[in-house]
Amino acid sequence: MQQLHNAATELKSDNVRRSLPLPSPATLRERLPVDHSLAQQIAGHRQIIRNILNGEDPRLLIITGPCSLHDPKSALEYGHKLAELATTLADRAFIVMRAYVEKPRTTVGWKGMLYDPHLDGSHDMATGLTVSRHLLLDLAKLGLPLATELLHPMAADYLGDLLSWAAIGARTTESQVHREMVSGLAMPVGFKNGTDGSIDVACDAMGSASHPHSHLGVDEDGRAALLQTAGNPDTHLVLRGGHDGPNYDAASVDQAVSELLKRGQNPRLIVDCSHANSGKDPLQQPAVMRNLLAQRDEGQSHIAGVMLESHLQDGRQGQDGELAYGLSITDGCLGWDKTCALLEGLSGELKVES
Ligand SMILES: O=C[C@H](O)[C@H](O)COP(=O)(O)O
Ligand SMILES: C=C(OP(=O)(O)O)C(=O)O
Repeated sequence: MQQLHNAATELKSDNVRRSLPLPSPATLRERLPVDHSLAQQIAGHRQIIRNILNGEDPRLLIITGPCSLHDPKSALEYGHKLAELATTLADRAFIVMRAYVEKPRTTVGWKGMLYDPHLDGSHDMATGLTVSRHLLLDLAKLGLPLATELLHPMAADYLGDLLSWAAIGARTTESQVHREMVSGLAMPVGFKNGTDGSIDVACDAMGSASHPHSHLGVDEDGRAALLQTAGNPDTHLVLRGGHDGPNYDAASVDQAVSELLKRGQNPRLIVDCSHANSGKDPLQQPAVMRNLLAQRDEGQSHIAGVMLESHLQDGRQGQDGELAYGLSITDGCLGWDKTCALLEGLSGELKVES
């Protein structure tokens, strides 16, 4: 018996060096609650996004904001500006703020505010969870609908009630675990095409996530649980380009729409103006967005929304160690002045028939 116990202990001492307790999702939600009126606001925003994606609301969905949030002060400054712009454009566009606190990495790198809020590799996730939820709550209280990439399935347990839209990123769209998670989420979710540019994995993901699943997970109190989901009826495709180049052009959009129709899936999609669609040059995003609006103008009614990576300043942090205010720490962004000029400048093209 003792021998068996020793063997089990030896096997258990794998590569995990340390295990630290974290607050449960229920504890964090109780500490930083969504009150009734905010919950109603978020439910209303989710419904507007659904209506846009179903073609019942003709406005363009615009998801814009920093590649990643790393500093609550600059994120809130951006949020205040965006909330004002959103009101000005409300009759022609529905603006959602990118509020990304988790970052998928191609190999390794900073994984976002939730994982490493002090930006020093200390990975103080208890603080990361609190700071992230606090910031999302403050942004939502500005009246903004919020969007994020849900990278770790448990992040949805801590933050999901604050979100009006979520993405599954190019690196995780093929993952069964993410498809299962989406099938249990109550907000519209976009699956990005794979990093290789293939849309098949995203279409498969939409099909999978629309079905009920039974899977391993944790409950509100953080206990291991068998979760049974209902299936998410509000999934859609997000085109973000791939290794071979962009896929926002008219031919690629037509091809994606045909594939979705062939599969009997929602043909209305979102196009990311950044990532491989901008060749990772943030200043190319306005040209991509203009091209998409021209396609809409020429009758391509399936482009329901666009995504922009935008922060207070153009570009991204340099390597000298000094953090500049309002500048992205991950991918380069379009600065606020250019973002505002772009969206205000396009307001004519955004006009919807009443
Ligand atoms: O959106 C951000 C990045 O494109 C994504 O997190 C991958 O980043 P990396 O290739 O620098 O790791
Ligand atoms: C990582 C992102 O996108 P993608 O999954 O398209 O690379 C992102 O939008 O931050």
